[in-house]
Amino acid sequence: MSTIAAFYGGKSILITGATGFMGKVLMEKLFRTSPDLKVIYILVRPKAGQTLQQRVFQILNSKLFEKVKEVYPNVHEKIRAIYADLNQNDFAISKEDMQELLSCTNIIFHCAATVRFDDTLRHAVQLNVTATRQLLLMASQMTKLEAFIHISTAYSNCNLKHIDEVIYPCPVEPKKIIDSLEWLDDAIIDEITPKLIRDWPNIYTYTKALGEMVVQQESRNLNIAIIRPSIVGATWQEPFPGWVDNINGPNGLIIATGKGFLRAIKATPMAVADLIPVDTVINLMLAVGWYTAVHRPKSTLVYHSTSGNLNPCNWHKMGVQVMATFEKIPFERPFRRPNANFTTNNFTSQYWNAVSHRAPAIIYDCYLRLTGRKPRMTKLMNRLLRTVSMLEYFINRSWEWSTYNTEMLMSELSPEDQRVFNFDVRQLNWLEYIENYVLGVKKYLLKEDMAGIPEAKQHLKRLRNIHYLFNTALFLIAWRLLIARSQMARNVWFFIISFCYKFLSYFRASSTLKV
Ligand SMILES: CCCCCCCCCCCCCCCCCCCC(=O)SCCNC(=O)CCNC(=O)[C@H](O)C(C)(C)COP(=O)(O)OP(=O)(O)OC[C@H]1O[C@@H](n2cnc3c(N)ncnc32)[C@H](O)[C@@H]1OP(=O)(O)O
Ligand SMILES: NC(=O)C1=CN([C@@H]2O[C@H](COP(=O)(O)OP(=O)(O)OC[C@H]3O[C@@H](n4cnc5c(N)ncnc54)[C@H](OP(=O)(O)O)[C@@H]3O)[C@@H](O)[C@H]2O)C=CC1
Repeated sequence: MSTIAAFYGGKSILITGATGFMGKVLMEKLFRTSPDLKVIYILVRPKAGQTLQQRVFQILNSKLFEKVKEVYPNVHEKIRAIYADLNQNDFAISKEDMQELLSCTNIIFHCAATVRFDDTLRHAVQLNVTATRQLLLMASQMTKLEAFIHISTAYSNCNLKHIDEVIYPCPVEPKKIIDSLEWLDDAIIDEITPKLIRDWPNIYTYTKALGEMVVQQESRNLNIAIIRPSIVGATWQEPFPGWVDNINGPNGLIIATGKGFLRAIKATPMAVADLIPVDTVINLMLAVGWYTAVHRPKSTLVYHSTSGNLNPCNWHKMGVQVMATFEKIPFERPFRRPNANFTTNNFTSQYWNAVSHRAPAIIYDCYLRLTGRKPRMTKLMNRLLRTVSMLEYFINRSWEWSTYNTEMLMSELSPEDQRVFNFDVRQLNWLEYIENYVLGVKKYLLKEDMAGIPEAKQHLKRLRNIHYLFNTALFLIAWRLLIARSQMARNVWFFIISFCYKFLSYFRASSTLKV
């Protein structure tokens, strides 16, 4: 019997961000391995016209929960969705709900955050810093709380090259920033943001660093741990390989590449691609929850959930395998044939953007206009290139994350727990993982049917022919223009023609002789 699975039996677990990518995988694993847990409280807000209950049902009716529901059809009875908005005072939780949370919660997993790189400082601080402080305050009043697990990111200190499992101080006190945002107006905040975030690449990573400092400062006598995952990708093994459900991180780029919109990128091929499967992160989170509650370490431990120093992969290897998968399992109706050009040079990158991205978009929009339709490709391309430019920081650098605490925890687990809650990334086969990842994007994000693969391959052949035809036409036009303008080009042209003529004459003469 798994000690960790048994630990969660009978427990009341509070999850923030349960409707997000990681939150869903966390709930699924908890129900599958510890079906006798008492209740999972989730803090949810209504969204896109859906009530809390509708949101919960949509999650439980997704493919991710199929395995759990086969065994426990009434799993919804163990989820208690609590109305909450983390942007509001006291999270706008009702008095009764708050009372229940304060008196019953045993474990907290704090996953909620804004993960947008371009959020406003005000909103990102509210969610990633102030809400964390508020949750810690709530936690300190919880009479049965055993552990508080805070999810940060491995990039919270990406202004450093070597990152240890410690909390680094930020140049400005979080409290000072929270206080000043209360009275500064938005225009001034926009002006001072670059000065505040200094060498952090975006507001997201900066506010996650502030969030960690708040955890350290407000920890009181709570049992707290921080988990720092790197780039969280599709599931590796559980509940099945390749599950993804949003367009964040690599997912959007895989779609854009497979659909032929993105054909070149500014990336350092040998830089470490520090991807980590979401199920690996969740297994670590559950193991940390158990360890923190049972062993009660004296200080707040930080755990890195990264792959780079244990089983490194680089962007070149990843790009090659992504392309190899597109050959085998193409996406339906791509705009152009998929291609992956990596360049580290600014000039070459600008060139590819003009020739390979913007020009085809403009040509396609002209075609749409001529056929009486609304042009849309240039707008889409601009948006895609903006997204790519925001991700470039992460694909042109390598970081070293130490993993002493994560490895220590691995050695503390029984063989059964190491199997059930496997977070040993050394066992990951990258080629297999990436293939399943791309397949997962096709099936679960794009909702494409595997039966459409022969048609998709036909479409790729047509695109290849169009590509050859287009290039030949372009070459002939360019050559014709050159001949009209340059004596030298004309001389070369006549030389080639006369050479071909002589060669043909010789060939004809020798074949006549043989007869
Ligand atoms: C050519 C060679 C390629 C080779 C391929 C090999 C693959 C290489 C992969 C490399 C990947 C590198 C990734 C590095 C990432 C580093 C991550 C650091 C770790 C973290 O902790 S971050 C957590 C992850 N966070 C993110 O990834 C957030 C990044 N995204 C953003 O900040 C914003 O989305 C962005 C980029 C600013 C774009 O904003 P915007 O243009 O405003 O677009 P929208 O966000 O509004 O969305 C457009 C469109 O999509 C819909 N959408 C948005 N989010 C989702 C979602 N989660 N699920 C489904 N759909 C979503 C949205 O509704 C919009 O649709 P419309 O219909 O309204 O247009
Ligand atoms: N994905 C990644 O690559 C990485 C993620 N992380 C960290 O992991 C954690 C989870 O990330 P991930 O699952 O990918 O993120 P998602 O964006 O998928 O999920 C964010 C969650 O936060 C909730 N949330 C946001 N704002 C509010 C609010 N005002 N009130 C209540 N809930 C709110 C969202 O709810 P709603 O559905 O209502 O919007 C959603 O459930 C985050 O802390 C992130 O920083 C760290 C490293 C990498």
